[in-house]
Amino acid sequence: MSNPIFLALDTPTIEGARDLAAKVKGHIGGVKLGLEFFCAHGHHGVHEIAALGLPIFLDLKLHDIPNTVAGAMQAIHVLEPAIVTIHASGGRAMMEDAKAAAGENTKVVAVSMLTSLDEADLAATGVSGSAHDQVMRLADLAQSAGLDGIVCSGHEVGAVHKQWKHGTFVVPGLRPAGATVGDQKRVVTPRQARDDGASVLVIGRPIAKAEDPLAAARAIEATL
Ligand SMILES: O=C(O)c1cc(=O)[nH]c(=O)n1[C@@H]1O[C@H](COP(=O)(O)O)[C@@H](O)[C@H]1O
Repeated sequence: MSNPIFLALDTPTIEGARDLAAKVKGHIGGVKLGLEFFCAHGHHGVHEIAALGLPIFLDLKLHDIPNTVAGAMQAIHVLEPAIVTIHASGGRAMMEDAKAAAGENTKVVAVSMLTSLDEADLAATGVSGSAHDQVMRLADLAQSAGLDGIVCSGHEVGAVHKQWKHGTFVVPGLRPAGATVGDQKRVVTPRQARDDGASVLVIGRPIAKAEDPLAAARAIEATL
């Protein structure tokens, strides 16, 4: 089985991203480049990191009108990322058009409810009900729009997996037991997420900010 860990390279420098990825390369299955890195370095930065030979997850969390999102997908087509994120709350038409514009080998996955939010945050945005119901509703919409999978927390992945058998289930908000939680609110351990059906484990600070990132990556891998 391939390694499900995608290391989040949340840094504004190419050197920082490359050094970290190179250090832990043998213990991860891919790297995730997000808004911080992409806003700083764009296509050039992606090419630099892709040279390490690891699959690239381009986490752009696109959310706009369908025409604009489809145009953005076309603009990143040439980078051939393994995975790209869009927001499920952008609606069905946006997701359909994003998927149609994506490359054949790119999985388009929908972010449901960010792992940094809890139910009080959800209520503050005008959405009543539980995190579970909100994730299930958006997973249903993403699946019917023809997407490849969904991003959700480890609290919901088991239920989503039951409803959507062959999707790609991306789970961030992961913390090894006892690790600093920071801004995340819906958190589980990497092992728990894996046991509940996650196919991609997104891990950033527990490796990147560890005193010894290589030892941290090894230790997390050993729990899976
Ligand atoms: O799409 C994501 O990857 C994502 C979705 C989500 O709901 N929560 C979330 O934390 N993420 C990303 O996952 C990573 C988590 O980083 P750490 O909390 O440092 O492990 C960050 O790069 C976030 O941008």
